[in-house]
Amino acid sequence: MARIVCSNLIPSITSLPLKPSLLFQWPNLSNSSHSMLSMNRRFSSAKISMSLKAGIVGLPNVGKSTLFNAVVENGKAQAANFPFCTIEPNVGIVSVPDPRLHVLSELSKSQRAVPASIEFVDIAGLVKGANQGEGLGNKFLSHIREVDSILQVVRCFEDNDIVHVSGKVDPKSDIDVINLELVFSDLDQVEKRMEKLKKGKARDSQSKMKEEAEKSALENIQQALMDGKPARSVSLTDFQKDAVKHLCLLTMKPVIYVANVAESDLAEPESNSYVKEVMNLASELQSGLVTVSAQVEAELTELPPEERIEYLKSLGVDESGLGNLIRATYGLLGLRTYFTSGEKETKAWTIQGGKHHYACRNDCTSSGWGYTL
Ligand SMILES: Nc1ncnc2c1ncn2[C@@H]1O[C@H](COP(=O)(O)OP(=O)(O)OP(=O)(O)O)[C@@H](O)[C@H]1O
Ligand SMILES: [Mg+2]
Repeated sequence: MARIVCSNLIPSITSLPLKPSLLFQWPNLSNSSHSMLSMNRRFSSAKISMSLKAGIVGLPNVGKSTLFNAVVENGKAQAANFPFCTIEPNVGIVSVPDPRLHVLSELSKSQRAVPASIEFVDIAGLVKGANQGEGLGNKFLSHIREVDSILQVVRCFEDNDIVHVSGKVDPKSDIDVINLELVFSDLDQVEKRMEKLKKGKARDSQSKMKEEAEKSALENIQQALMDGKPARSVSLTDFQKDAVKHLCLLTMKPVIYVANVAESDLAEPESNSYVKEVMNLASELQSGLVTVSAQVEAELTELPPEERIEYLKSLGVDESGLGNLIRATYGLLGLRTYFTSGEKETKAWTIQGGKHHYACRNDCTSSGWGYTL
């Protein structure tokens, strides 16, 4: 018998044991096509999204590829001490750590446990003027357009041997450069779209309504961008959001700032003034912050598991920062996890959707119980 469990991953990581009051009977899917049909209808509003992407973005040579290699399974991006080392994006799969998967797997005596996964994309470094073609230019802004959320890596470590493209470590200036490039690129796109909309091609009343919603949203977004603010700072109705969605605006994407620190700052990152600066900016910009040392994480992947704990202890920390980074990214993407659990396997499914969505795939065709954690 398989079980289907739904949960919201981020707020409660270990909420087992299960709450019997929330148990409900799951319909028998294996023998009834009618059951399957009604299940599909019931679940149609939930988008099963196995390929949501988080883009690793930042100035050149700040540690993006080093982080990518540490975080993805078998990451082999070239990481080296020179700007523009990365040109083509590197894409890799990341498993989301979740202790509940293993608890469920043990309860069901499953043969295997399959975690949820997300995709990370390591994107070429951006420099001032990228929107005008500087550095690697516009093509690389378009790679950011394709991701669903942004991890902005900010250099917070001093090291005279590692080149900084602006000549000195300055997180505020680095963040401003990246954010302004994204703003300029969006502004360009919004203005082009507004020109097109002036022609008013909509024929029927529904398309006209959508066009009007898009126009009014774009006017507000344009104003915010001209003030140097991101598009996500504009308050829009759901209808307006939907109307501008096709533009994939860069500054509409949610952001987490990743403060990349020296190994000596891992134990107490808040005592590092660079990290404090990023922390303040992140909260001003209503974005998340995660502190990691990409260099340490890369070194950890080279060590046998038993030596990793010793190494972390020697740096004054208990665990690698990657778990936090992955969970924060998962939360940023607005993802939820549903579990199916049986003797064959316990599996964490990823879905994106609003409240109270339930997901099902053709392969969870066993009758059983479902419960919410
Ligand atoms: N926390 C850190 N402490 C010290 N050195 C680091 C740290 N993180 C990364 N580095 C070093 O910085 C250099 C640049 O790293 P990496 O190639 O990952 O940067 P990048 O952002 O991907 O650059 P590019 O934009 O050119 O592709 C490497 O030599 C790497 O070892
Ligand atoms: Mg790189």
